[in-house]
Amino acid sequence: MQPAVEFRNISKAFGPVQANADVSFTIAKGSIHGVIGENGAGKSTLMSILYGYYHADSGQLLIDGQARAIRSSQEAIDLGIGMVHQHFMLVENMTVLDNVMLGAEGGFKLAAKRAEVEAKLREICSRYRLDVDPLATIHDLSVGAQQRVEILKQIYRSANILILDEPTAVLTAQETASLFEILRLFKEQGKTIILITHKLQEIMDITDQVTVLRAGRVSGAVATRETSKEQLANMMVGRPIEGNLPRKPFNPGAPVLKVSNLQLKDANGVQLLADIDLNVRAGEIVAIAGVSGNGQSELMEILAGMRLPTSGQVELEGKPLPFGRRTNADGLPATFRKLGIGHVPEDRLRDGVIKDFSVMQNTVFGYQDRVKNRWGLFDFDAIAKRCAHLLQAFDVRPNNPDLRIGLLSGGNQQKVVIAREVSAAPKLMLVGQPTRGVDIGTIESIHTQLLRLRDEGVAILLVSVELEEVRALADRIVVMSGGRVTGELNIDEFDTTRIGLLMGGMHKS
Ligand SMILES: Nc1ncnc2c1ncn2[C@@H]1O[C@H](COP(=O)(O)OP(=O)(O)OP(=O)(O)O)[C@@H](O)[C@H]1O
Repeated sequence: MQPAVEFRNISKAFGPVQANADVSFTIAKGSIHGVIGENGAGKSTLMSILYGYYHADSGQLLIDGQARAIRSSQEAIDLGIGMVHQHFMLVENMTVLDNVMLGAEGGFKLAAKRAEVEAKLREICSRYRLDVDPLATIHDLSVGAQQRVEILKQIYRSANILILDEPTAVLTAQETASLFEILRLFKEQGKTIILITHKLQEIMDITDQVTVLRAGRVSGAVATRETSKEQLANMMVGRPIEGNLPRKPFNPGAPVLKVSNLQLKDANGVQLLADIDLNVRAGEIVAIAGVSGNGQSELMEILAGMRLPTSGQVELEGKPLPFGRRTNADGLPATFRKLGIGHVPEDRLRDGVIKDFSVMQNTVFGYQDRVKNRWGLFDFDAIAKRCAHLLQAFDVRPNNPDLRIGLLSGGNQQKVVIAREVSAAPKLMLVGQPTRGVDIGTIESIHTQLLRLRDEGVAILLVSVELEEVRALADRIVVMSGGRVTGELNIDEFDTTRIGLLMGGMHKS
């Protein structure tokens, strides 16, 4: 085996947190190597060391057999290392071509040079079957296409080692399949891929070798063909993961949410939501299934008070929601929370947390009024006590209330958001993609929390693009396509083919 990357005894600490501890493993040239581990296990830190963002405190890094000190991303790029981040690094109002040139050339060049780069991009696109138009503007592209632009950028810069950090978290099933096609072609050309993912099926489908990290250390290394999802899960969390969670019989109560004839148009008059009718009863989980971008996000934003509908009625326990009436200085999201609507937003970084605030402050965000004493001042003792309880109960790691939340790993930020919203005892809980970027052990605990809420009589509206998640949680499934409800079925009628057809826009008969 010819090694592309060797980590030798790499350690890295952030204050008291040992993010990587004595990590040693080798990645073979021309292979697809999976790196898995729980949230906070140290995957991103290790990749950031490889990509020159962070320096290891100790240990050695070898690229193509040679010891290298990678001091910056530029040095990593010069060594042929490319990285596709979870959050794309693209300038939205520029074209694909300009984005590629901006990064690679340090500025724009003459028209002749542009034509040359464009031709080269077209050549790369056809070689790797990347469906991208170099002259398209980034903000007109789907998420999947934007990711292909990131990959194109890396290939253009002659990356031989490509790091992908949870690339499929934002992709549809079809987009994932086409990404994997590209990665296989990449491998066939002798290039090396490092894939970080929480989806064990993907590891089984596409990798050759897997390294498991646990609490910063290597806890397992196996050839993919010699392992199973169950064994990998066990290596990750140190215990077997149950397949199906137990659920109590379905016993719905009174209607809590009633949406009638809801319409939403954007500033240009484009219809984003049309004729939405929807009910959720107490003690019921209604899941909205659909390919992302079919109106689910807009619907949740309206129900959470973050966006005004164009027309239609929404009632909470028989009373119309006060759209457009700001009743206090907190703005609508806090107002709606006061009415008993909990919200776990789809994009936790944008809408769920304030990155520069502490973990403790973030456990209060949206519920400020509940933590004031009788003189109207913040009761800091109560806040600290409540936060300590939540971090413990939801297993947030590290358990440090004073840390800026932006420094927690993605999955641990999500646990804080869920802890805050679940503990607020809502009547209606809106949950968008609750387990995106979350490890399997944590998925199990988030699902358990949501089922417990349901059993306590909370009405839950879930949006998820993961059909497995829908199947695990829903009592009733509503399918959306093109801003409309295309069908509805009870969980005992669950049928992947039928849901797939409805997701593709086949209307109910
Ligand atoms: N800049 C930083 N300052 C302080 N702590 C950090 C910093 N970056 C990471 N950490 C901590 O280091 C640990 C490892 O984090 P890392 O992001 O590498 O985990 P991960 O395995 O990628 O997790 P996830 O799957 O949730 O993305 C975590 O406890 C995290 O909070």
